[in-house]
Amino acid sequence: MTHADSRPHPSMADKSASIDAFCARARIMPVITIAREQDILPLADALAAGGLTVLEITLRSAHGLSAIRRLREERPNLCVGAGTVLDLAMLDAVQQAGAQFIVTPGSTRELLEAALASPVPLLPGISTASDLMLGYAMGYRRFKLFPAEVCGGTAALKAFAGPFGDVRFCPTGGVNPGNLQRYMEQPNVMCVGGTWMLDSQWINNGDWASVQHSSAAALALLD
Ligand SMILES: O=C(O)C(=O)C[C@H](O)[C@H](O)COP(=O)(O)O
Repeated sequence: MTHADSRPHPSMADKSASIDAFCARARIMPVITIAREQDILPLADALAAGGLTVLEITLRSAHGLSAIRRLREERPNLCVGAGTVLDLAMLDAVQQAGAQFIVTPGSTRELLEAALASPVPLLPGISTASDLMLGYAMGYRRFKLFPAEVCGGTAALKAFAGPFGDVRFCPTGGVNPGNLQRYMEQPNVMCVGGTWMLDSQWINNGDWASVQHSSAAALALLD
């Protein structure tokens, strides 16, 4: 699966619909950086047992690509996306690995254009109206707001709702159980991303029960 893929490419409307579907399923998207290969399956299983079944696996560690590949092969019921995709080589690599969606922390014309020609939906990161307008002009209507708390949080989301009424966001960066509900109450928020359920001590200790509990507790705040 590369951007030279010969299958018909979905339209931007189809890609937005597919992003809407995985965000609605997720509500909370764990942003996962795998430090040890042995953690991949038990960590994904703990998140899933806590109700989080849409995972963003970052390329911040050497295990990112193999984690995407492995989860696609061995956990077909999960929805597995790639994060921290910074350039075209990474975009290509995560598609080859089977990523079902792609998230970038920011927006470059090169990445936005390449993803237009790809069957895999891209959720580009933005932090300003100008970033957003770069993608908007190419047809993008779904964005990651990053780093959400730093670039204005819910006040920024309310402000963006005026000029960009048809845009929806996945705020990520500084989201936690204390502000989660406030974010999810915004009409232009589809889901949030975060790392608070991935405490490194729990993971290093193999304390999967705490990962599961933290995931389930966060989802319970939204019911
Ligand atoms: O590396 C990327 O591409 C990212 O997406 C960064 C993550 O979104 C943040 O690291 C989430 O950060 P916190 O939830 O504040 O811990």
